This record gives sequence, structure tokens and C-alpha cells, in this order.
Amino acid sequence: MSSKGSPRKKRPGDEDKLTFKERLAALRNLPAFFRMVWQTSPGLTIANILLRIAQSAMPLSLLYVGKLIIDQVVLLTKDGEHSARLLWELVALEFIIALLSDGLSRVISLMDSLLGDLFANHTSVKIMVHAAALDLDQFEDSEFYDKLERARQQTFGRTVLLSQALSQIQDLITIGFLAAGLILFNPWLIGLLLIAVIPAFLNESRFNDLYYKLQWGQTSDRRELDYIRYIGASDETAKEVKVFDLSNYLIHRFRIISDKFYADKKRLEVRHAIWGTVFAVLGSAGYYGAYIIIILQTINGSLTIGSLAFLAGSFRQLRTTFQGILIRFSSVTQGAMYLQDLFDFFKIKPKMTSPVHPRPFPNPIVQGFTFEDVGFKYVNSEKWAIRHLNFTLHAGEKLALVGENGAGKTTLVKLLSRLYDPVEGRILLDGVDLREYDLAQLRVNVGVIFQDFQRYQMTVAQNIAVGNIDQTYNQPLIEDAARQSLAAPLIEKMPHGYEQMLGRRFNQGIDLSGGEWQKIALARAYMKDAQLLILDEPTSALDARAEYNVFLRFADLTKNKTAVLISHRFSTVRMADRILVLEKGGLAELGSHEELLERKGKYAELFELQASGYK
Ligand SMILES: Nc1ncnc2c1ncn2[C@@H]1O[C@H](COP(=O)(O)OP(=O)(O)OP(=O)(O)O)[C@@H](O)[C@H]1O
Repeated sequence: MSSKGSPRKKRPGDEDKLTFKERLAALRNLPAFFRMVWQTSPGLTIANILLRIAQSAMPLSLLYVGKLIIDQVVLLTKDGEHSARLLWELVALEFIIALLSDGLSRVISLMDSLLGDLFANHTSVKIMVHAAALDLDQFEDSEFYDKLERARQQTFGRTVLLSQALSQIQDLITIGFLAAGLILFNPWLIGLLLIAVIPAFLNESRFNDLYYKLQWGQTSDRRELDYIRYIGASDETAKEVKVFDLSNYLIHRFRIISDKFYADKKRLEVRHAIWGTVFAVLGSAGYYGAYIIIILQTINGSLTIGSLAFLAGSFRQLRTTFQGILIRFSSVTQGAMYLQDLFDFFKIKPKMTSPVHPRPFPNPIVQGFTFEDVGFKYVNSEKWAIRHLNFTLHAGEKLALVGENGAGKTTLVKLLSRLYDPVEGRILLDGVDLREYDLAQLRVNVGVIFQDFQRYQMTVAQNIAVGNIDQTYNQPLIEDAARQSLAAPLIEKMPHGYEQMLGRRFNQGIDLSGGEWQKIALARAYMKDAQLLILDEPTSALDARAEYNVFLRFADLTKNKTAVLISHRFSTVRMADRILVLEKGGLAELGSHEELLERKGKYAELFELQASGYK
């Protein structure tokens, strides 16, 4: 998942400036952005644009009516006989335009905020949908996490971009109106205007780039900061933080990073403020230059006093609008560059997909699963976790995996359930590569409970139903699963039974012991009628008798099914039909308990070791 070709890869850290061309290039993201906005709500988008077009005619109308009013007043002061009726009509008109303009801007900001909220929700959902489709190993890559993080930031940041981009369009139209008025009276004032605003614009662009670079370079530190904040104040970590007295260390680490953020930002803010002031002074000088020219023309008699007010007003308004546009231009382009992160994230494609024409999943499985010279290493590791692995898991067989820590047991299980694909060799199901079956059908047919299963802060019933989420409301099935995993007696004793909230995060939640959690998690395995059931040490926290009972029950319940179980307890392991001993990612031994004891190899050694502990 390298981001080769992405122009931003080189930026953080190095100081090469972002060229105007690069900034303009970022604008190419806007059409796609507006498509997303449009998909969020076509009605609100159209209404917003129409209202903004109406609003952009308001400043010129106000100024022009203002000019007419002043000219009428001057006329009345010179000639008392003149009727004042037109004057009052004009004043009434100006009042109506002012009210309309105010009303319009309120409705526009309401629409912006509604559209922004909808867009943020829509994008968050899109990100979740996309993240759910990605592969497990993509989540193990820190570069991926940075992308995900930046994409998440986009959802709220982009609502600002939305209203800015729309304001930009509105202001451009406003400028069109105002410039038309100005050109009619004095075309070369426009030139003076450009001189007054362009330096300020360049300055703002430069600082926007610097802010972007600063933020970009801080992404992974920011993740660390969030993580420290989380472990510093979370129900899940509070226990360890206290016994190891970690809080001072965490606070210290937090301070170091956040102080650095503050110092970097402050340096930039101060520079920005200084340069901003310098260019604002230049802009004002331009404005007053133009003002003097208009005043001189009025004294000459070539302009009326109304026109003086109109031109000065137009010029001032043009300058602010222009400056607004130019300053916003750089933040719009900056926003458009940030959008690239969002689109980059959407471009990450899962590698593990279903084939276009998948084979129907065998039901029942006839031969079983065959590992053919399977090798696998994790993306972030150089070491083979499994290599040259050959064996067959026969249909209907109960296979136990045994091996020391890090031998590759969990990795084997992940390959079997297609959370990963082999890097070398292949896994066959009934003689056909596992990759040729539909992934969703495979998930339905293979049930896995991992040693590090999730403890969801949800009700007991929901915690069990995650094993087959389509059956969330199938209470008899949930209760049946709980009986099979031997969790039922425990649940019946809880104050709210199956509706009991677990974990302490939410109201009235209770926490369970490790073994109690495991019994609940085990019930997930019985929620669906999977043909292959895998239990990866989910019973390690059960006492020896409870684990024995669980597996006795497991063997009974999986009579016609294929099952793989991992356990470090040999009293459990010996119940399996065959035992596969893994050593450093390779097959060391394979056979029944008796056969392996007879062979006096690794298994016998480990078995004796454990047995001697009980003597
Ligand atoms: N996500 C990962 N990224 C990189 N390396 C990993 C990852 N998961 C496991 N490994 C490495 O792969 C090897 C096999 O790990 P695996 O989890 O399969 O062992 P295991 O036999 O299940 O161990 P245990 O009995 O401790 O659960 C180990 O060397 C481990 O360090």
C-alpha cells in the first residue's frame, strides 16, 4: 500500500514550497467533492446555490440605491420645490433590500450548517463502509492508520470547505456585479484594486501551505497524543495505570508532545500575524489612493456626490470581497489538498476479494482442507510466521494445534479462515483453492473464536449475537447458544439476565471475570451453523474443570463438524482425533495422542512437562 506517486509524500519535513500550479492542481478534487455533497442532498445543494446567486446581487443593489438616495437629497437641498416622494420610495426600497439580504444570509448559513452535518454523517458512513471492506493486514500498517486518521479528520473539516467553496462562487458573482458598476464609471480603478489585494493573497497562500505542512508532519504524533489521552483516562487501562503508577509518565509524555505542537504553531501564528498586518496596510493604502482619485473627480464636477459614495462604497466592497476570495482561494485549495487524503483512503482497495464467479461452497465438506507448502509472513515482518506447511484437515475431524508461544498456531487459524492469504503455496478446500470460493459464504461456514476476542460494551444478548449478527433478535437461538457454551447459569444469575449491560462504560454495566467473559464469547461459536469451528484458546481463563467440561460439550456438539482447537492444556488436547505440533512455523508432528506419546518426540516432551507439574 505504498503511496508512490502521491505528490504529498515528499512534503512533511522538507521545506520545498508548494507552487501555485500545485495549488491549482488540488482544485481538481473539487468536482468529486461536490459530487459527494450532491449525493448527500441534491435538494439542499440546489437551494443553497440559488439563494447564494440571489444574495450576490444585494451589495450592488444596496450601493446603487444609496447613490440614488444621496443624489435625491442633494437635489432637494438645492431645489426646495422638488418632490420628496421619490426619495422616500428609494429609502423604502433600500430598507426592503437590506431586510432581504439579511434574511437570505441567515437562510444560507442555516442551509450550510444542515448540509454540512449531513455531509459529515454521509462521509463518516462511507469511511466505515470502506474500512470494513479492507484487509486485516492493511490495519496492521501504520501508514494506513495515518491515512484513516486524516480521512476521518476530513469529515468535519470538509463542512468548512463546503461553505467556503460555495461562498467563493457567491463572491465571484458579487464581484462580477460590482466590477460592472465600477468599470462603467472608472475602469482603471480596477487595476489599483489588484495592486492592493494581490500581495495579501500571496502571503495568505504561503501561510496556508505552512499550516498544512505542519499538520501533515504531526499526524503520527497526534495519534500518539490521542492514544496517551485514551490510556491516561479509560476504564480499560485504569487498573494498570494505577499499579504501575504510569500516570506521571503519561502526563510527561503528553506534555512533551503537546508543548512541541504549541511551540510550532505559535511560531507560525506570530509570523502570520506580522506579515498579515504589513499587507493589510498596503491594501488600505491602495484603497485610499483610489478614494483620493474619486474625490478629485467629484471636486472637478465630473462625478456627482451620489456617484462618489457609490464608487467609494463599491471600491471598498470590491476590495473586501476580492481579498476574501483570494484569501479563501488558498484555504479552499488547502482544503482541496486535504481532500486528497480522503480520496487516497477511498482508493485503497482490499486485496482479498471474492472472485467474480465464485464456486459454490461445498455443503457438506467432503474431503477437508489441505495445506500445500503454505508459507506466510506478516506485512510488517521479515520473518516467516509459517513456512513449508503440508497437512490435511479431514472433514469431520477434530484437530488440536499444539506448540510453544509464537509457533504459528494463530497464524494457521487466520489462514484457514481467510483473514490472510498465503504468501507461498495454497490452501485447498475439497481440492479447490480457498480463494475461489465466495468470501461471504466462507465466513458463514467458518466460525472462529479468538483468544483475544472482543469484550463488547453491550448487553449479554448482543455480545452473543455478534456470532451471527443477522440473528440479533432471535432470543431462543441466543439462549440456546448460551446453554451450549455453559454460559447460561451465569447469565441467569445476572440482575438483568440477557439484557444485562456488560462493561463499565455505560449505565448499570457490570464487569465479568476473564473466565466468565470467555463463556459468553464462546456462545458466539454456537450462533451459526458453521461447518468448520475454530476455538483459538478462548478457554485459557477457565479453570481446568470448566475447560474440560466446555471441550467435552464442544466435542459433543460438533460431532458431524470439522473443528480446530488450540489449547495449552493437554487434558483438553488429548480429546482431539489428531494433534498437530507446530514448531517455528513448521509441522513437527501429526498424529493421535497415543501415537505421539509413543513417538517420544516434541509432543511427548511437552506432555510430560505439563504432567510433571501436576504430580
Ligand atoms: N500481526 C502480526 N504482525 C507481525 N508478526 C506477527 C503478527 N502476529 C504474529 N506475528 C508473529 O508470527 C509468529 C507466529 O505467531 P502466532 O500468533 O501465530 O503464534 P502462536 O503459536 O499462536 O502463539 P501463542 O501461543 O503465543 O498464541 C510469531 O513470531 C509472532 O511474533
